[in-house]
Amino acid sequence: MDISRVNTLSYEDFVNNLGNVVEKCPIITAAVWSRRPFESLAALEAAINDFIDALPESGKEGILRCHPDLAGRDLQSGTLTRESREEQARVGLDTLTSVEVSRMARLNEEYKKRFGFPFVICARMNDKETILRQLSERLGNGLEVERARGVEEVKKICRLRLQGLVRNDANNKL
Ligand SMILES: NC(=O)N[C@H]1NC(=O)NC1=O
Repeated sequence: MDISRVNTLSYEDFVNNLGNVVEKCPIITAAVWSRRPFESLAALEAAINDFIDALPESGKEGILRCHPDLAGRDLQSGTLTRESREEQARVGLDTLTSVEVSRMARLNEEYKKRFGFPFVICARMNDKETILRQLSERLGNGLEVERARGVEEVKKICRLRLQGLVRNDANNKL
Protein backbone atom coordinates (compact mmCIF):
# COMPACT_ATOMS: atom_id res chain seq x y z
CA MET A 1 0.00 0.00 0.00
CA ASP A 2 1.33 3.47 -0.78
CA ILE A 3 0.57 6.71 1.05
CA SER A 4 -2.06 7.86 -1.47
CA ARG A 5 -3.94 4.60 -0.86
CA VAL A 6 -3.61 5.15 2.91
CA ASN A 7 -5.19 8.59 2.42
CA THR A 8 -8.28 7.05 0.80
CA LEU A 9 -8.98 4.61 3.66
CA SER A 10 -12.09 4.98 5.79
CA TYR A 11 -11.27 5.28 9.47
CA GLU A 12 -12.40 1.68 9.97
CA ASP A 13 -9.95 0.41 7.33
CA PHE A 14 -7.24 2.78 8.52
CA VAL A 15 -7.49 1.41 12.07
CA ASN A 16 -7.81 -2.19 10.85
CA ASN A 17 -4.64 -1.89 8.78
CA LEU A 18 -2.49 0.38 10.94
CA GLY A 19 -4.03 -0.01 14.40
CA ASN A 20 -1.10 -1.89 15.92
CA VAL A 21 1.80 0.26 14.74
CA VAL A 22 1.96 1.27 18.38
CA GLU A 23 1.47 -1.96 20.31
CA LYS A 24 -2.14 -2.40 21.50
CA CYS A 25 -2.78 1.34 21.11
CA PRO A 26 -5.25 1.60 18.20
CA ILE A 27 -6.53 4.83 19.77
CA ILE A 28 -3.38 6.54 18.46
CA THR A 29 -4.03 5.40 14.90
CA ALA A 30 -7.70 6.33 15.23
CA ALA A 31 -6.75 9.80 16.43
CA VAL A 32 -4.28 10.61 13.63
CA TRP A 33 -6.76 9.62 10.90
CA SER A 34 -8.12 13.17 11.27
CA ARG A 35 -4.74 14.54 10.16
CA ARG A 36 -4.97 13.02 6.67
CA PRO A 37 -4.10 13.54 3.87
CA PHE A 38 -0.52 12.63 4.68
CA GLU A 39 2.08 13.88 2.22
CA SER A 40 4.35 10.95 2.82
CA LEU A 41 5.05 8.02 5.09
CA ALA A 42 7.30 10.37 7.09
CA ALA A 43 4.33 12.74 7.58
CA LEU A 44 2.17 9.90 8.89
CA GLU A 45 4.94 8.84 11.25
CA ALA A 46 5.39 12.46 12.40
CA ALA A 47 1.64 12.73 13.15
CA ILE A 48 1.85 9.62 15.34
CA ASN A 49 4.95 10.92 17.11
CA ASP A 50 3.33 14.34 17.67
CA PHE A 51 0.31 12.65 19.23
CA ILE A 52 2.53 10.65 21.57
CA ASP A 53 4.65 13.70 22.48
CA ALA A 54 1.54 15.71 23.36
CA LEU A 55 0.37 13.14 25.92
CA PRO A 56 0.84 13.79 29.62
CA GLU A 57 3.48 11.65 31.32
CA SER A 58 0.75 9.30 32.58
CA GLY A 59 -0.36 8.72 28.97
CA LYS A 60 3.19 7.93 27.88
CA GLU A 61 3.49 5.45 30.72
CA GLY A 62 0.15 3.99 29.60
CA ILE A 63 1.60 3.31 26.14
CA LEU A 64 4.60 1.57 27.69
CA ARG A 65 2.25 -0.55 29.84
CA CYS A 66 0.53 -1.86 26.69
CA HIS A 67 3.77 -3.62 25.70
CA PRO A 68 4.33 -7.28 26.51
CA ASP A 69 7.49 -8.35 28.29
CA LEU A 70 10.24 -9.54 26.00
CA ALA A 71 10.53 -13.33 26.24
CA GLY A 72 7.76 -13.21 28.83
CA ARG A 73 4.53 -15.03 29.62
CA ASP A 74 2.73 -13.92 26.43
CA LEU A 75 5.51 -15.36 24.31
CA GLN A 76 5.44 -18.67 26.21
CA SER A 77 1.65 -18.94 26.02
CA GLY A 78 1.30 -17.78 22.38
CA THR A 79 -0.78 -14.70 23.23
CA LEU A 80 1.47 -12.03 21.69
CA THR A 81 0.21 -9.84 18.85
CA ARG A 82 1.46 -11.02 15.44
CA GLU A 83 3.81 -8.04 15.18
CA SER A 84 5.37 -8.59 18.58
CA ARG A 85 5.69 -12.34 18.01
CA GLU A 86 7.56 -11.76 14.74
CA GLU A 87 9.84 -9.14 16.28
CA GLN A 88 10.71 -11.31 19.26
CA ALA A 89 11.23 -14.40 17.10
CA ARG A 90 13.46 -12.51 14.68
CA VAL A 91 16.02 -11.91 17.40
CA GLY A 92 15.72 -15.41 18.82
CA LEU A 93 13.79 -14.57 22.00
CA ASP A 94 11.56 -17.59 21.33
CA THR A 95 14.51 -19.98 21.52
CA LEU A 96 16.27 -18.82 24.66
CA THR A 97 17.72 -21.40 27.02
CA SER A 98 15.88 -21.85 30.32
CA VAL A 99 18.74 -20.02 32.06
CA GLU A 100 18.32 -17.04 29.69
CA VAL A 101 14.52 -17.08 30.13
CA SER A 102 14.89 -16.96 33.93
CA ARG A 103 17.46 -14.16 33.75
CA MET A 104 15.20 -12.12 31.44
CA ALA A 105 12.18 -12.75 33.68
CA ARG A 106 14.06 -11.70 36.80
CA LEU A 107 15.35 -8.48 35.20
CA ASN A 108 11.95 -7.68 33.64
CA GLU A 109 10.30 -8.04 37.06
CA GLU A 110 12.93 -5.89 38.71
CA TYR A 111 12.46 -3.22 36.04
CA LYS A 112 8.66 -3.22 36.39
CA LYS A 113 8.90 -3.00 40.16
CA ARG A 114 11.27 -0.04 39.94
CA PHE A 115 9.45 1.98 37.24
CA GLY A 116 5.83 0.77 37.15
CA PHE A 117 5.97 -0.02 33.43
CA PRO A 118 7.73 -2.70 31.39
CA PHE A 119 11.15 -2.49 29.80
CA VAL A 120 10.61 -1.54 26.16
CA ILE A 121 13.24 -1.76 23.44
CA CYS A 122 13.04 -2.09 19.67
CA ALA A 123 13.94 -5.78 19.44
CA ARG A 124 14.65 -5.67 15.71
CA MET A 125 17.40 -3.07 16.18
CA ASN A 126 19.11 -5.33 18.72
CA ASP A 127 20.03 -8.94 19.38
CA LYS A 128 19.46 -10.98 22.51
CA GLU A 129 22.83 -10.03 23.99
CA THR A 130 22.32 -6.27 23.56
CA ILE A 131 18.73 -6.57 24.84
CA LEU A 132 19.92 -8.26 28.04
CA ARG A 133 22.76 -5.79 28.44
CA GLN A 134 20.45 -2.79 27.94
CA LEU A 135 17.96 -4.24 30.38
CA SER A 136 20.58 -4.43 33.15
CA GLU A 137 22.08 -1.04 32.29
CA ARG A 138 18.78 0.82 32.01
CA LEU A 139 17.71 -0.50 35.43
CA GLY A 140 20.22 1.98 36.82
CA ASN A 141 18.47 5.01 35.24
CA GLY A 142 15.97 7.36 36.88
CA LEU A 143 12.25 7.33 36.14
CA GLU A 144 12.18 10.38 33.85
CA VAL A 145 15.07 9.10 31.76
CA GLU A 146 13.52 5.66 31.42
CA ARG A 147 10.07 6.97 30.54
CA ALA A 148 11.58 9.09 27.77
CA ARG A 149 13.84 6.24 26.65
CA GLY A 150 10.94 3.79 26.50
CA VAL A 151 8.90 6.22 24.39
CA GLU A 152 11.82 6.64 21.95
CA GLU A 153 11.94 2.85 21.58
CA VAL A 154 8.15 2.76 20.96
CA LYS A 155 8.71 5.24 18.12
CA LYS A 156 11.44 3.06 16.60
CA ILE A 157 9.16 0.00 16.76
CA CYS A 158 6.39 2.07 15.18
CA ARG A 159 8.67 3.25 12.36
CA LEU A 160 9.64 -0.32 11.42
CA ARG A 161 6.02 -1.52 11.61
CA LEU A 162 4.90 1.37 9.39
CA GLN A 163 7.63 0.60 6.89
CA GLY A 164 6.35 -2.94 6.69
CA LEU A 165 2.84 -1.72 5.86
CA VAL A 166 3.25 1.43 3.77
CA ARG A 167 5.59 1.74 0.78
CA ASN A 168 8.05 4.56 1.19
CA ASP A 169 7.70 6.43 -2.11
CA ALA A 170 10.19 9.09 -1.02
CA ASN A 171 12.92 6.52 -1.72
CA ASN A 172 11.57 5.76 -5.17
CA LYS A 173 11.63 9.39 -6.25
CA LEU A 174 15.36 9.80 -5.65
N1 LIG B 1 8.77 -5.03 25.83
C1 LIG B 1 9.08 -4.70 24.55
O1 LIG B 1 10.04 -4.01 24.28
N2 LIG B 1 8.25 -5.19 23.60
C2 LIG B 1 8.38 -4.82 22.25
N3 LIG B 1 9.62 -4.62 21.63
C3 LIG B 1 9.53 -5.00 20.35
O2 LIG B 1 10.41 -4.86 19.49
N4 LIG B 1 8.33 -5.58 20.11
C4 LIG B 1 7.61 -5.58 21.27
O3 LIG B 1 6.53 -6.09 21.50
